Amino acid sequence: MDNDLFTGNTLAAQLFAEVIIPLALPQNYTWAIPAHLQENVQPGSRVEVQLKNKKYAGIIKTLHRQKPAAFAPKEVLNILDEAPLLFPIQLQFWKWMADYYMCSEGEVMNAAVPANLKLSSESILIWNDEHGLDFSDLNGEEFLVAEALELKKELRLSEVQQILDAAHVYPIIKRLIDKNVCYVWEELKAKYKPKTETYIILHPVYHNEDKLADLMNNWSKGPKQLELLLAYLYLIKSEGEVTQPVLLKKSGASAAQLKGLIDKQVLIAEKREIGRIATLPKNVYIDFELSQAQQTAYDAIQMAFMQKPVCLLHGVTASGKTQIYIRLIEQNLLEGKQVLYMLPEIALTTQIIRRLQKHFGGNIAIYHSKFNPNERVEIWNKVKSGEAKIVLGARSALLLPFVNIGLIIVDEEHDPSYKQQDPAPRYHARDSAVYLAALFNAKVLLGSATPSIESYNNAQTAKYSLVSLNERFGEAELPAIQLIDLKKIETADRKKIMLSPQLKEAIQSSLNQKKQVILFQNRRGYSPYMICNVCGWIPQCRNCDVTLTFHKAKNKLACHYCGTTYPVINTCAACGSHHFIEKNFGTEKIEEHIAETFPTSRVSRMDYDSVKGKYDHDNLIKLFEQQKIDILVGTQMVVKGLDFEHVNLVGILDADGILNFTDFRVNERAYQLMEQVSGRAGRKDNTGKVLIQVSNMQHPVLQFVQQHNYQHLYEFEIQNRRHFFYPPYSRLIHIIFRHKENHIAEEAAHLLQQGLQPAFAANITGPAQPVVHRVRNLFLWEMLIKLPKDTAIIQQCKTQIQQQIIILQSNKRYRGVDIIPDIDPV
Ligand SMILES: Nc1ncnc2c1ncn2[C@@H]1O[C@H](COP(=O)(O)OP(=O)(O)OP(=O)(O)O)[C@@H](O)[C@H]1O
Ligand SMILES: [Zn+2]
Repeated sequence: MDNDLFTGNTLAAQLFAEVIIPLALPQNYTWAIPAHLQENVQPGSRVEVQLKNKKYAGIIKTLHRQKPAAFAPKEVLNILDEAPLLFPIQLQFWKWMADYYMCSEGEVMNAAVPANLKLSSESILIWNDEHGLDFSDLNGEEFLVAEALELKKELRLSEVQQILDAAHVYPIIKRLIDKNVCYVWEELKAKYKPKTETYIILHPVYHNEDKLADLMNNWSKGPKQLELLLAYLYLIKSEGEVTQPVLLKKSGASAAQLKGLIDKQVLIAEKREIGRIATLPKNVYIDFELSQAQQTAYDAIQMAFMQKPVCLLHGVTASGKTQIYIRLIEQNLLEGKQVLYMLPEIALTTQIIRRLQKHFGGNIAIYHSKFNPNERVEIWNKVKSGEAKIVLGARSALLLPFVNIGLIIVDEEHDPSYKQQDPAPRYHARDSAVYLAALFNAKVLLGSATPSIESYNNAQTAKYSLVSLNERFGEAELPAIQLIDLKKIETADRKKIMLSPQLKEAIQSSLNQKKQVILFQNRRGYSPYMICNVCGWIPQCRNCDVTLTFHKAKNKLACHYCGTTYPVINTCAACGSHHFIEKNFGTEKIEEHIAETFPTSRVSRMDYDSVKGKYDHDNLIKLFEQQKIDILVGTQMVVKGLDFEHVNLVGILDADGILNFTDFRVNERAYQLMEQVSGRAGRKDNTGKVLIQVSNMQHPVLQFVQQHNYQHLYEFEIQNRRHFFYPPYSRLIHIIFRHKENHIAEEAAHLLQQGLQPAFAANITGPAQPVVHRVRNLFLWEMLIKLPKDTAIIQQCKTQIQQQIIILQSNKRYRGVDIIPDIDPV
């Protein structure tokens, strides 16, 4: 027999793939590619593989011909993509991110790839109502699944497997998703409800003018319906599209009359999602000139980019940094390059979107977590094909499959929201942007009025270039800042002062001038806690070691850590007294008090509780822009880069609350918050004013804010950092241990600490319990490692941590402990 030759052939042709699966696995695994699938296979393509009885769509990282020595790899079941889903650069980026932030490439994949492109046995397919019942483009097997989906509305992948009883289920599912029959359910997005609107369209038959004339000449229905049809034809001609409410309003017809025309198949009603990325023309339209100072800064940035890839633009609030970005984007477009414009929180950036769309129209794609799975795949593909030239997004946009980035803009680079907290990868998008740009040989522009100490230090030590823009655009100057000493104000009870006479007067004066006011308080809710006036008992969360916040509108006590709510307590659990006092105040209470104090003014609130829906935030911003709100009370949300023309007064109600944190970044953060919120005042003229209510008048940060002097803040702060060996002088690794039993978490923490001895004994603080040491019924322990900025030492420490975690998890007692390393915590 020719057995030898045969075996020889297969051996020579054997091909293996290292595959990334969206799980937190300690390593990637290898599968064999069977001969019949080898033709079209490439790194970056998805393959269907089986691991421990479950199936996944994984991504091929590498292809090779070295047969693993220790085991015989299983075969890949199917290849899902003819063209790769992403490029080698992205795979390189994933690898770096996994190594640097101590997680698996699978976890990076999970963060990067839209749900629709990730399939596993657990995936749930959701019937897409928009598809409708026309199945003519489906083949037999696709039809079977589509039919079942339409009937049951959702199917688990394992159920699809049963329906088809075939070995190639994943390719079929992929095609069904491509054809918009279904999408993949995502737990976090479960609440997402697209806002839909009913559009009216003419039945295609009547696109033929003769047919339409025929219909009207031989009208057999009521005259009202003819009027309705004529109104429709007029509207569609003048407006381009017609929604049902607009049609009914403009024609004066009834819903029943419209239904009559729909039943008779003259018109068709079609539900469409609104707020989808509008298809704007792809042009570039610049209708402004840079000021002298802006032009100088722009030229300096260009020069800087010739020397170094990263440049920090330190421009005071309202200096017009955005206009400079727009010119840089324009230049990159002309060179045919893609631009990534990052913002700390996309929900907060409708203004920027509008400003950019005005100049770049349909060249812009927007990407963030509030889009539904279909939209996210759409953008993924447009970025990959290069059709999307400018991507505006929050941190996850960094993980899109760019082809040729020329520039990454990190706006408000100091913002801590750039760091992902949970789940892994716990990456800092600003720092990761610098790495990604290097892979593309691209430039990075970091912009801020209040740079992070780290970035400013990088500029001072010539790692980055620095360009400063010290004046506001146009006539405006930075607002005058006045401190109000709360200690000098008498109060009847022990309560904290919410509104000083000075601030009250200033608000009244702004209202009289028809100007607007922003009041900032860093706490949401009504009052942060209620305290028994007799014994001092404070109600606490059952699941967390946290005091509860009173929310008056909902009449509930709420835990801000786990979200649990409780009925309001009227009796003290410790002494039985009924006498509670509210300590402190949150935005809700301020809003109420302000509305009472200024009864004729229009007061609104912007915080996490008031802008839960997808469009709430946009609406609030528009109302404020249009001066339909006089006074806006808000948390951090009002701080971020918003541009309002008519605000001339900003009040910071409780500066002590900002200055009294126990964190090594407290001075930096306090300066950033106060300077940024102050920056919302007087952006278009010289009337801006800021009042800061505070007891601790001597705090040095207040003087820096008052002088708008970032330089002094930096010099003051950098000394502290050097003295206490904090970043930028060191690198931090923070490790959290989490378990339902306190002593198990504690033991695990101590064991890991001992494991890192003796090499790192001097670098470790802790283990200790954090201030809030129980959240959602899990006990927390933590440990902080401060390392010198030496790549080899840092790498050695990470490797040891990794080894210790593996050792701990091989011990049954500690297997259940979550051990979470966080690199460069913020
Ligand atoms: N060259 C220009 N021509 C016309 N308008 C400009 C120009 N530069 C800035 N502006 C206007 O000045 C205002 C402030 O600019 P912008 O919002 O870009 O400031 P910024 O530096 O980003 O401020 P912040 O750091 O507070 O976000 C905006 O309304 C902007 O449209
Ligand atoms: Zn809780």
